[in-house]
Amino acid sequence: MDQARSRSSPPLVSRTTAVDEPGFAAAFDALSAPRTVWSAPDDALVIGGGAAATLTAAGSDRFASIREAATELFEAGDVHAGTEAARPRVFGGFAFHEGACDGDPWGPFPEARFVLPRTQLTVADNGTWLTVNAVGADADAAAVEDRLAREVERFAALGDADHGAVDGSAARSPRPGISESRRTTSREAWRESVGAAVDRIRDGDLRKVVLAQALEADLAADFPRAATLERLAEKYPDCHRYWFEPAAGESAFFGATPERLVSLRGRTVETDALAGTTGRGETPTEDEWLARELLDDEKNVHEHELVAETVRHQLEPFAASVSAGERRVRRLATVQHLHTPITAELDADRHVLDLVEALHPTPAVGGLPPDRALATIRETEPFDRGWYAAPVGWIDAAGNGAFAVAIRSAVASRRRATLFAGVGIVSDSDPDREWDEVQLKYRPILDELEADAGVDSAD
Ligand SMILES: C=C(O[C@H]1C=CC=C(C(=O)O)[C@@H]1O)C(=O)O
Repeated sequence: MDQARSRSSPPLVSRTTAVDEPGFAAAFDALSAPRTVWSAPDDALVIGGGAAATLTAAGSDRFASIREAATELFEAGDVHAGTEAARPRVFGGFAFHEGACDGDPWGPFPEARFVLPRTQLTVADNGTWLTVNAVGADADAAAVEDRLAREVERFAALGDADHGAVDGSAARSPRPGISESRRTTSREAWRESVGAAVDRIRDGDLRKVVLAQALEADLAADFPRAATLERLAEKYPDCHRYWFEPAAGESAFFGATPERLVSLRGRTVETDALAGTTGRGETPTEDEWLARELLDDEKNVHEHELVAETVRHQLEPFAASVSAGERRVRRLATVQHLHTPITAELDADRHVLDLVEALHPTPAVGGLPPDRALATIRETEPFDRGWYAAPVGWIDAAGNGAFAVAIRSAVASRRRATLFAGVGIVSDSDPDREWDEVQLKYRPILDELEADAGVDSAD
């Protein structure tokens, strides 16, 4: 088992200053690899470039190892941040399970990897901030301040957001188009796997399992990284959007997920149960009809309640109180989901990774009982999940953080993308309907790859 390690060692120096907001694409392109993008509906947009420190880990203790490495990294900091969101945070993610990164396209991805960006742009409610971080031998306050001054000049030369692409006003790279695509799972194999899972559920051996597929697409043109992220931001403003580049090579893991795993600020925990799916209607009336049908559908409500119940139950050992809101429908651009917001107050100070480890994988992406569901996933799926459906997010010096479940995601390199999508299987799941639901869940990413997905109205 690997131990987490920081490639450089503390102390950490961090300097931040307010800047004008540059266009998203210009800022993204101006930053060097490995790049990080993190954006949550209730949080700042962060675009990071380079790595002042990299924490990696593998194996079953990867959560604890990253927690220790982050604590060590943040132990001694000389930090001047203009705003909370620009304080040093490490951004990254975990593999779904041990060994999940063994095969393609996960080669460059460790089982856990977090980066403290060397240069970071933070677009917060109270302004836009440029931060320069340094750790170890580079961590000299005067040198960091000099570098910040140079970065401020470099970013000022990029132009501001009003003349950039962040508001969709600049010319953008078109969608690349797909020249060829391959499924990991044939319809026949899918029917068999779902049928076998349903049999096991009816026999009482399992209660629920989430089975996924992957779709590999060869791109007809270079993958337009910044333009894809901008379009996802416009179409999925209420989702967590993320982009992680491993240190070497040109691949990135990215997506726009509606599912928060957990956020912790102080002792306040927020999480979501999200499971149970239907499509979007052609008209507002049809949308409403589908939403009502979803709320009343026994199979979907059961699938959802297993998640809500488990999340509440998993939080209880940590919490002084746990409360769940009303079950409702969450409407996204391509699908509608059953959603229950859940909040808790902790009984003691905790690190966000304690909660991440306790909650992952929720039955929205794993199943019940967890061990049997995980074994079924490993035996059934003919591909490696890697970081798909696993926790991605950030951690700060206080042990606060926010993590999302990395669904509606893909790994993309210059000319290839591998997409992932899964569905919850319960006792009355129908393989063909579940197949259709997988195709629907590919849409957020597929729409950005297919050349004929519609004219980019922003151009
Ligand atoms: C596993 C995925 O979705 C989960 C989240 C929301 C709804 C789900 C469902 O209805 O099956 C899944 O549990 C995915 O999008 O790959």
